[in-house]
Amino acid sequence: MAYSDGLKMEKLKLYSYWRSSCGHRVRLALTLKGIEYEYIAVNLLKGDQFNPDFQKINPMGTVPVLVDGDVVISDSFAIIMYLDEKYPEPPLLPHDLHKRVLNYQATSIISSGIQPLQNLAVIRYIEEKTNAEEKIAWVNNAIRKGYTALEKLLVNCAGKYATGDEIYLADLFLATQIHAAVIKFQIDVEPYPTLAKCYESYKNLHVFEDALPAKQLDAPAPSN
Ligand SMILES: N[C@@H](CCC(=O)N[C@@H](CS)C(=O)NCC(=O)O)C(=O)O
Repeated sequence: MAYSDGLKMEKLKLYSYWRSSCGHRVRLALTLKGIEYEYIAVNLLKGDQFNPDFQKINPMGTVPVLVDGDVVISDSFAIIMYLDEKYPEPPLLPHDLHKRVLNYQATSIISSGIQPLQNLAVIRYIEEKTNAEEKIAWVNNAIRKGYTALEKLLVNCAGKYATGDEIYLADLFLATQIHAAVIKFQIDVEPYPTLAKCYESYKNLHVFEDALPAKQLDAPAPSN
């Protein structure tokens, strides 16, 4: 199917890649809200993000992209906010202003302060200009710095989840960030007790289980 077909059709479509943590955030939001959608795989390793048809819907050449009729949204935060307004239950932002701001801040640390620094294009560039060790050191530094900030931000407000005992926006970003760091970069969350406690809670949730990268249609079959 051509990427641009999504613009003409009414069904909710998610362009994503199984391993994308940004796509994973959106899948979690869709799953939590019980929204059905069509998953369209964009293979980032094979360079599908540079396909001119895909770039018509997202000139940034990144996933995820959500297409809802004529509405095309190409950023996970914008997509999740759109879904939260269109499908308000369960809400992804708490009523309490302080908690809401903590959600914005945690989300921003991950989406601006961690993920862009460990994104495929960036780490490929670093490896190309230096070497594999430098790339790993760079990723480690970005993630550990972000986790240190998140631990300090959340230590006094976390319950089972990031800002209490309900799942909110920050959890979608935190769960997927931690999962990606463990799987892709073998960076453990154990040194950050609040984050580690939240991660344990996420792992017990069915919604988390269903949205896991390894369970997506484009994920490779598990090797024995
Ligand atoms: N701010 C964007 C970032 C999107 C992004 O960086 N996506 C990554 C995957 S998690 C990507 O598509 N990378 C492709 C590349 O680096 O070529 C969002 O939150 O959706």
